[in-house]
Amino acid sequence: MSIQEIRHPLIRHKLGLMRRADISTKNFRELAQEVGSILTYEATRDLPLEDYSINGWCGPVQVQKISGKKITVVPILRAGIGMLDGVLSLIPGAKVSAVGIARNEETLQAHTYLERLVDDLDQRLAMIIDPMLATGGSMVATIDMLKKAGCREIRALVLVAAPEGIRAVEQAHPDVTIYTASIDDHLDENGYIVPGLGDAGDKIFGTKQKDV
Ligand SMILES: O=P(O)(O)OC[C@H]1O[C@H](OP(=O)(O)OP(=O)(O)O)[C@H](O)[C@@H]1O
Ligand SMILES: O=c1cc[nH]c(=O)[nH]1
Ligand SMILES: [Mg+2]
Repeated sequence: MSIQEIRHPLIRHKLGLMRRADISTKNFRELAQEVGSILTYEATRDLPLEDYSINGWCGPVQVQKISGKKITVVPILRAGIGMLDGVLSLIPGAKVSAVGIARNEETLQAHTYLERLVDDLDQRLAMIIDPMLATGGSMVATIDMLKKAGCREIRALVLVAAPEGIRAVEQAHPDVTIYTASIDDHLDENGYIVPGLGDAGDKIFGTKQKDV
C-alpha cells in the first residue's frame, strides 16, 4: 500500500479552518466538499488517457479522454456524504455505491447496515470517501465488501488519517492507496483522531452540535 499525504497549500489552509472548535456546520460542510475535490484531483493524477479525433472550430483536432475503467465513488455513510459533491464536481459521470457503516462508540467495531453497490464492479475503479480514518475498521470493512463484490482496483480518500488506521488498511489490503489531507498524531482513549476534526458526521449533519 502507499499513503499519499497531499500537502498542497490550499489543503493546508482549508484543513486549518476545519480544525477550529467553533466552526459552523455551514463552513465545515463547504470545506469538506472543497478538500474532497482537491483530493480527487490528486487521486486521479495517474489515470490513463487515450487519443481521439474531433471536429474542432478549424478542422479535425486530436484530443484526449480518460480511458480504461469507469469509476464508482463509494461514500461511507453518513460522513462520506459530506465529500460526495466535491468528488462528483470533478467526476460528474461517476456511479455512486453507498455503504452504510457505523462505528460502535464503546467497542469501536464497525457495523455494516447498508450495501448498495453498483454493477460491474470488476470493471470499475472504486474511490472510497470518508472524512475520517481512525482505527481503520470502517475502511477495512468497506474494502472487504468491495473486493467480495469483484472490485479489483480501490483507492481511499480521507480528510484525516490516524497512523493506527493507516497500519490497519496496510495490513489487510496492501494494494489500496490512501490519499489524505493529513496524517495526524494518534487516537485518543475514545478512538478519536488527535488533533483530528472531532466527530465529522455530527459536524456535517448538524447532530449533537450546538449552532455556532
Ligand atoms: O476508522 P474507524 O475507527 O472505523 O472510524 C472512522 C469512522 O467513524 C466515523 O463514522 P461513524 O461511525 O461515526 O458514523 P457516521 O458517519 O454515521 O457519523 C467516520 O466517518 C468513519 O466512517
Ligand atoms: O476522530 C474521529 C474518529 C472517528 N469518527 C470521527 O468522526 N472522528
Ligand atoms: Mg460519526
